[in-house]
Parts: sequence; C-alpha cells; structure tokens
Amino acid sequence: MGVKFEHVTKAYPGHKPAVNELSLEVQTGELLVLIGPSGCGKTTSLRMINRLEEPTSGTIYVDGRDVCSYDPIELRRGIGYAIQQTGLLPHMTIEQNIELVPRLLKWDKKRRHERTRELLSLVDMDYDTFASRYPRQLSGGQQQRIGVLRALATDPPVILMDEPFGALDPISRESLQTELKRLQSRLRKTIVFVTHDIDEAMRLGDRIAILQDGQLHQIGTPQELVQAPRDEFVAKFMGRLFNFPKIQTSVDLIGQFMQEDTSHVHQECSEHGKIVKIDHLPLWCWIDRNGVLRGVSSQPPTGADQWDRNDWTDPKLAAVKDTDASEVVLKRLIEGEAEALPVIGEGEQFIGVVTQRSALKALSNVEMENDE
Ligand SMILES: Nc1ncnc2c1ncn2[C@@H]1O[C@H](COP(=O)(O)OP(=O)(O)OP(=O)(O)O)[C@@H](O)[C@H]1O
Repeated sequence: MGVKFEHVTKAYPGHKPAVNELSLEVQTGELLVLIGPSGCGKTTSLRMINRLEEPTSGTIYVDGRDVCSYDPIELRRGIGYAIQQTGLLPHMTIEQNIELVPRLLKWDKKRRHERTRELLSLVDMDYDTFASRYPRQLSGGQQQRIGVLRALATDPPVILMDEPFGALDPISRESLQTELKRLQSRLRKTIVFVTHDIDEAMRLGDRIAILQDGQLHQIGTPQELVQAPRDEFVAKFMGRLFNFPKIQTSVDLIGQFMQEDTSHVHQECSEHGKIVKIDHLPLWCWIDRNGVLRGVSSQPPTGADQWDRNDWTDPKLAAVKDTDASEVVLKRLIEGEAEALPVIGEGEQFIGVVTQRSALKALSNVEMENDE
C-alpha cells in the first residue's frame, strides 16, 4: 500500500502554488519524512493524500488507485491521521477517543475493547489507569500517544502524521520518537511524516524529502542527504555539513559529542564483569571487572554462554579511542559504519559512546572553515 504523487499542483486562487508539480513515491512499509521551511507545502501535500484538500492538477495514488476515485469518507477510514493538536475530543474518555473510528466501522463492543487494551499496552499505558480518564487528565506526552494510537486503531496500512510531537518538550519528544521507531519496526506501516525538525527527520525517516516553494528539492536516505547534498540549502538542513571532508574540527570535538552514562546493565557476572545496553541504540558492550571494554555487539547477547568471545566484535574494530582525531570518528559515524560507537580511554577503559545524531548535532554548531 504505497502512496504516489504524480505532477501534483495545488494552487489557491490569487496565490503562487502551495504545491507545485510534486512527484514522489512512498514505498509500502516506508517512513518518509517531509521537511522544509515554513510554508513550503508540507501540510498541504499531506492533506491531499486523504482528500482534506483536493489537488488543482496531477494525481495522487494510494495502493495504485487515484484517491479521487475513492469516496472521501471511505478513503479516510483506511488512512490513519495524527496531528500536533491531537484532535482528541475533550468530552470523551480516552477509550471513547481511541474507539472513534472502530465505532464508525461498526466493530462490536468486545472487539473495540480488546483493541483499545492492546493499543494502550503498545505504549505502556495501563488500561485500568487511563481508559476512563478525559484528555485533560493526561500529560501532553500521554495525549500525543493517544493521538498516535487513534491513528493506528483500525490497523490502517497508511498513516499520515503532521508534526505529531511538535508541541512537546525535548525529553517527551525523544521518548515518543523512540516509541514510534519501535512500533514501526514491528508494524511496517507506510507513513508520511511532516516535521520542521531535522533531528526528528534523521531519527525516524527511512528517506527524507526536502521541499522548497512547493517543489521537491531533494529526496534520499538521511545518509545520502548528508553525504551528497544537492546544494547549500540542503546542506543547511542537514546540519551544515556542506563540503564535509574539508571541515577542520577542533581536536577536542569528540569531547563535545560523547555521551556518558546512557546505559543500563543487561547482565552481570562476578567473574566476567557486565554487559551493558546503550539506551535507545542497538549497542551492547561487555565491560570486565576492571572497566575494560572486552566486546561490542549490535545484537542482544543470547545463548548459554554470553561471555563467549566469538559472539563479540573486538573493540579494536568496533570502538574508537578518545584520542582518535575527531574527523576520523565523525567520518566513521556519518558514513554509516554504525549508528553509535563505544569510546575507550586510557587502558581501554569504556568511557562512553558517540552517536550519529550527537555527531551531526555537534557539527551543526561548529563554525566551518569554508563557511564565508
Ligand atoms: N486555504 C489556503 N488559502 C490560501 N493559501 C493557503 C491555504 N492553505 C495554505 N496556503 C498557503 O500554501 C502554502 C503552503 O502551506 P502549508 O501549510 O502546506 O505549508 P507547510 O510547509 O506545512 O508550512 P508550516 O511548516 O508553516 O506548517 C503557504 O504559503 C500557505 O500560506
């Protein structure tokens, strides 16, 4: 169930086109982020998919079929829609809000109830605690979760999300992004996600489409956009990484983007030490009783003997040293060797991790030599 735009234009009378000859394809099971400056046509593009807006010309296909050939109400029932304002109805309980579309589809009570329970458990919200509350009795982050669950309620194959986490503080925002990523790795929906925030785009997008003045400026995976921005406009969006190889970074940059203490213990043993899982990342580190990093893995260690050396990558290959030149570390991260690398200090002691995200963030704050 993919989505395809073919030469789509939306022009409001008396204005220059909000969307101009847009052609792009969202693959089935892909999360595509639309990003670009305010007014570039992101929301309008999204709202044309479920016919909240009609194109002036061109065609949009959902599952290979022109959206204009669907009855709009029927079309919208098959497409989840989550927005920043959540759209939760204040006089309805959380359960009633989640059940809105299932009710319209005339699901019986038992099926609706089971689905609501299942959905709440997906985001670790206890049914008995939350189902009977009203939206105002939830935090902003919890309300956003319900907004997303409502979009998932009838298990639609396509979901549209318009800055669903836009109003949240950075911490709730990050935890919802992590949750969405986790859900998406299981559910593999076709998602079109609008955001202003490049960090969010990098984190969530399988691909990112950058719009400017209603037109598609560049589309690609986060890595492609970082490595080969079409021009400075794209480079700016990607954290000012234009001409990346020529960047002269300060020697202690690694100190700026290394994260410490973001792990929790996965397993401990008096003889071998401990295995820690780095939070929010597919990264497990084996640290011995003296604090020395012994092994690195991108899979959760399982099996009878988790301390078997063969199951681990040697830190010489899969870690960086705190004395390594920061350009080298950045290059390894940005070229996609790994989403994160452990950092070892003197005596091969584990001291933290560097991540793609933290590297990009640090870089976007660095004054570049060739910036004039
Ligand atoms: N109903 C309307 N009548 C006239 N112009 C409109 C209408 N709706 C949107 N526009 C214009 O179309 C352009 C694109 O708007 P749109 O909301 O799609 O942009 P956006 O990229 O989502 O912006 P933002 O990031 O600020 O939400 C803007 O210039 C906007 O002013």
